[in-house]
Amino acid sequence: MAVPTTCILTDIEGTTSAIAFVKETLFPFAEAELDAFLDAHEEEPAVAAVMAEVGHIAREQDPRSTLRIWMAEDAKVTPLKTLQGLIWRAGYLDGRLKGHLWPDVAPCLRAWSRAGLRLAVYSSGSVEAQKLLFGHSVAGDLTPLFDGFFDTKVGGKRDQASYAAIAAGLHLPAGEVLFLSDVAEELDAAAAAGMRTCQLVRPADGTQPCGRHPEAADFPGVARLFGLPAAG
Ligand SMILES: CSCCC(=O)C(=O)COP(=O)(O)O
Ligand SMILES: [Mg+2]
Repeated sequence: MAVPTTCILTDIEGTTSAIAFVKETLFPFAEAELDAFLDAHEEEPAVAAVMAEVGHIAREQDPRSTLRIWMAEDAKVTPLKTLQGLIWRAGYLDGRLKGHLWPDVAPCLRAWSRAGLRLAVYSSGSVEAQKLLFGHSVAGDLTPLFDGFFDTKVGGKRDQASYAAIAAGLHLPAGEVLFLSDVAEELDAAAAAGMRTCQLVRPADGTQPCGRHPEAADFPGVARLFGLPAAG
């Protein structure tokens, strides 16, 4: 008998949310606020811990310059992602930021959750950043729908071991988890760990299909392909 899908694990950038929102709104916001944020909060334990980690990785290089280099490279380095989350928090709380979601996403997430499917997130953005985006989203606070949030602390998104660790963290066999992402190498790693996979090929994001995984243009397309409940 076929193993049922009991959990949807979703990426954010290029999957639930526009690549442009991350690259043209979130990243420039963090870059513009970096110095003022560090000047104001550098002594706080959470920020001091991040800066110590940056210093440890960067060695002789000035930590602020290192952060700027990582930002320019879109490096998925855990201390940078943690710091970006801390900087975005103020923007979400005072209304300067609102988490973008494609219009098809929230209705499907709600329908899947109502039908008893578990929902989880795996993004390079920190868990705090994930909760902020879904908590202050254009479709309202969606955080109660999710029972798992995973970031690069579990491992890199192109590493098979990360997906095995996530399945273990969810107390599920990997085969019951369907991973949604726009990035082929992430899907390859998830499939190697035994997860089901679907590539989101959103025309508005200009995503190219890789041809190695089932493809959908949006979340209703995912529902059709995998026999999941439809929204509405
Ligand atoms: C939590 S939103 C910010 C996403 C982010 O920082 C990023 O680097 C994109 O990562 P993803 O794994 O969602 O593609
Ligand atoms: Mg992505």
